Amino acid sequence: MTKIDHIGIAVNSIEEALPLYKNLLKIEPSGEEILEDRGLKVVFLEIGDTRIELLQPISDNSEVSKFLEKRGNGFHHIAYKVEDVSKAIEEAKNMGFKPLSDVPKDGAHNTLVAFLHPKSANGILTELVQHK
Ligand SMILES: CC[C@H](C(=O)O)C(=O)SCCNC(=O)CCNC(=O)[C@H](O)C(C)(C)COP(=O)(O)OP(=O)(O)OC[C@H]1O[C@@H](n2cnc3c(N)ncnc32)[C@H](O)[C@@H]1OP(=O)(O)O
Ligand SMILES: [Co+2]
Repeated sequence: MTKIDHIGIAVNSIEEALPLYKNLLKIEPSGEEILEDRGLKVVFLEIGDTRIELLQPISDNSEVSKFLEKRGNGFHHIAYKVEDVSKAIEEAKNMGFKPLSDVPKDGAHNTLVAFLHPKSANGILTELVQHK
């Protein structure tokens, strides 16, 4: 792991969430992307050498819908940058973490990603990100 790539925050509405970041942190959103297969719209906010990722459902069975129903808007996951995500999955498995899949999948902005179950990572959903 080389750095914190981004921090994921689940929100019911990106439009309603954005003023906080624009007004308080004075950061502008960049790179809106629709991830159809995950049922999500994502927007990134660059801060220093890392990013905040806002995640909004665009379908009822999106990857963050259950989370939002249970907990409402809030911190969703931390993402670490890795050089080789397939290797990182194997290493994480050997260390006792529980990857949600043995195979990386496409993430936002030309990345390959994998997730470690929060129950195996101190209650934090953990994403491993390789930039292609
Ligand atoms: C990849 C695109 C983009 C990018 O960066 O490029 C993204 O980041 S997309 C981000 C959204 N995608 C995902 O989160 C995919 C991986 N997540 C999952 O597969 C599920 O959400 C999973 C397995 C983490 C949770 O399973 P499920 O949805 O079925 O939820 P449960 O309510 O049954 O949860 C079981 C248990 O885990 C706790 N939980 C769930 N989500 C989180 C979370 N984000 N952080 C911490 N803990 C979480 C939940 O409360 C349950 O605990 P319990 O004690 O039993 O109540
Ligand atoms: Co993410």
